Amino acid sequence: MSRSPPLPDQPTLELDPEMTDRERLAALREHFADIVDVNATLEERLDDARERREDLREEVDKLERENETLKTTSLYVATAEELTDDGIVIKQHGNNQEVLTEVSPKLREKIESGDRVAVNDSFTVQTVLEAEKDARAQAMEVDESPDVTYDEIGGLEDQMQEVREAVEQPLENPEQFEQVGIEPPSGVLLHGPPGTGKTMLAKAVANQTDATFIKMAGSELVQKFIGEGAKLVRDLFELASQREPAIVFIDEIDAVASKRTDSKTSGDAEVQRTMMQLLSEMDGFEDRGDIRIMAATNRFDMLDRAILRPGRFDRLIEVPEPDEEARHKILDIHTRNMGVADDVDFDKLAAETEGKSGADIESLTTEAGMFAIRDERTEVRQSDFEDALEKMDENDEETGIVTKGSLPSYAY
Ligand SMILES: Nc1ncnc2c1ncn2[C@@H]1O[C@H](COP(=O)(O)OP(=O)(O)OP(=O)(O)O)[C@@H](O)[C@H]1O
Repeated sequence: MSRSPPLPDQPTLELDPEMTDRERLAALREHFADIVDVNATLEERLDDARERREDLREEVDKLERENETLKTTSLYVATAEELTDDGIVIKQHGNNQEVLTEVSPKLREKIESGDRVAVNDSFTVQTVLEAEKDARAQAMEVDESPDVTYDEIGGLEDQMQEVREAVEQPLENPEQFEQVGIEPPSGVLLHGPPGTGKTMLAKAVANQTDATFIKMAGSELVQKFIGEGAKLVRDLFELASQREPAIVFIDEIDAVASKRTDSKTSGDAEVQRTMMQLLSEMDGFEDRGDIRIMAATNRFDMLDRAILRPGRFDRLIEVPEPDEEARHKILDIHTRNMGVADDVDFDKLAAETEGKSGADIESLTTEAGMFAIRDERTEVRQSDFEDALEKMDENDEETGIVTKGSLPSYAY
């Protein structure tokens, strides 16, 4: 907005007692003329201000109308691909059509290529979608420094050892592999029943190596971000290369990499595209530097063997349900910060929790704590654990969820 010139000073009248009448009259006339001048200038300014107010009012009306239209019409989502002197090239989601379109100069300043934008019927860019609304942000969990450490994982000593060799060593001592002349494993696949600590293992290795942990859930790629799976996989690896060292963790990888079915529905084609993208990212992975790839599944039997070829997920680590000794350790870990009464018999509890996963045992300890709170106690007793166990088993029966360990091993 242009700044208006300063207002003229108020004219002053200085009369000297020595002045003759004629001189006074002349001075008064001059003063009067000054006042008339100032008045004229002020009136002119007032007219300008009125005019400006009118313009602004019109602008406000226009913006309000635009705002209303924006609120009432549907907008389409597109990605800004390229900013050119002639406008912005956008690619519509859904049909992938590319359009050169216009955008107001104000909005243009805020757009970077790759941003998601909302366009109207005539493709004019209306708004830039905030990062939070971006599928990328929603689909990936990015944790700069996950707080899980190896000593919080009960049992799984062999698995931890394998993960450390396959993921931690290549990140911490890459020269060791060079000297021996071998390539570290490309990808590590953790497979086993739900809630047994697969995600924990991946987080712990990220913590140990000070790597960024970037997680994406396969099921979400195909259920929540329909049509965007392949792009999100590309984004996942791009983000990892910006955040090196990084651990990419693809949970429920079976959702995007299960054996081909005969059905030709578009959903399957989409899943296939997502998987092909994942394979091509992994194949071109060698030059990617400090990024390690991990994945997890509890449907190992369903996996398309293509993802297990050398250079892809070529290190398989089974994460089984905990045995009695491991359950004991998991109980110890999850009661570390609890007030536990002397009568609590962890050996007995470890035996009684046969078939329960680490996640089940964590819920059990929380539930036992709830029983103590209900009883207005700060110490958890053996009876609280027994009650919690009983409640868990009743719930399992009601919901029909069979305790994981009793499922056939191939399906986990
Ligand atoms: N071995 C374990 N030691 C200690 N806690 C465990 C263990 N396994 C599971 N837990 C507890 O269960 C929670 C869930 O575990 P996690 O997410 O690592 O399982 P997961 O194998 O990745 O499961 P899913 O296959 O369902 O994704 C953890 O946050 C932890 O509290």
